[in-house]
Amino acid sequence: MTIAEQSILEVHTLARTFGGIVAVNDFNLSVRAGSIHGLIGPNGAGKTTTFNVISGFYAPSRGKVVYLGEDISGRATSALAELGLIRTFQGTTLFHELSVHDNVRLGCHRSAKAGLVKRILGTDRASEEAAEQKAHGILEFLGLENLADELTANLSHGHQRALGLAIALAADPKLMLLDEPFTGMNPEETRRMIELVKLVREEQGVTIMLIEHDMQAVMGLCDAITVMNFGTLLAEGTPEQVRNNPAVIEAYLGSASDAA
Ligand SMILES: Nc1ncnc2c1ncn2[C@@H]1O[C@H](COP(=O)(O)OP(=O)(O)OP(=O)(O)O)[C@@H](O)[C@H]1O
Repeated sequence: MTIAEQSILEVHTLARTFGGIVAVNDFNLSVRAGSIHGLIGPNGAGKTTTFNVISGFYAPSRGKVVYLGEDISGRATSALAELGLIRTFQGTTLFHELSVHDNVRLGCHRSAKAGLVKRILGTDRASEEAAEQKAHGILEFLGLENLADELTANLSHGHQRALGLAIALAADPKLMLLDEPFTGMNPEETRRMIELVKLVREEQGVTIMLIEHDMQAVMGLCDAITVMNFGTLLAEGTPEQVRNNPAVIEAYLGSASDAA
């Protein structure tokens, strides 16, 4: 079996409860290495909770998460980031008062293995220069180099989300979890972001998993889709299979009209 046919991530009989609320229950998932994998479902289906458990923000109540063949259930977000499991957020966490380049450079620093004291004091010149170059390379790779000196606060929404992707790349991801990457984007911004996500997978070999409500984007971008409903697995397959699955159609029609 080649790497590309193996799963990079597996979720086994996962459950997560909050008091009496069962957000995720008996949920199974497998993500193939090198794929772009969508996680969809009506509002409240349990998608965000699943992302939070996979990325270490919540411990599972039951079940386990296996990443690169290792049980990582309950490990801290920072430990998972060091293993290349990186999550982005709907509301991007950018330093608006800094330039685009400085945001990416800081991301490169955070991921560097230099000692904490050196990083705080900035005395490690070699790592400083390496971070500079790496940030420059990432911006160039994503076609954002012309924005390098721009103040982040001045960026359009689409460019801010692209910068979020650049910062995630600075952490040397193997698996990137994108939380609604197209939210609030106009069609042109969505089209460009789709191209960037494809580029990251194709050129950097990063596996990508995303939660997204924009069905057109999900169907056009993903190789595989998992559908959740009421905290559990409803359907999975190719976009074509999922689109034509009667249970999926029923779940969406049965939920509010604004559901994904
Ligand atoms: N921290 C929490 N405390 C209590 N209940 C929670 C918490 N997080 C999620 N839930 C509940 O768990 C269920 C699943 O929520 P979740 O956010 O995972 O769904 P979702 O599929 O991401 O929804 P959406 O598409 O609306 O973002 C919901 O009923 C939600 O209210």
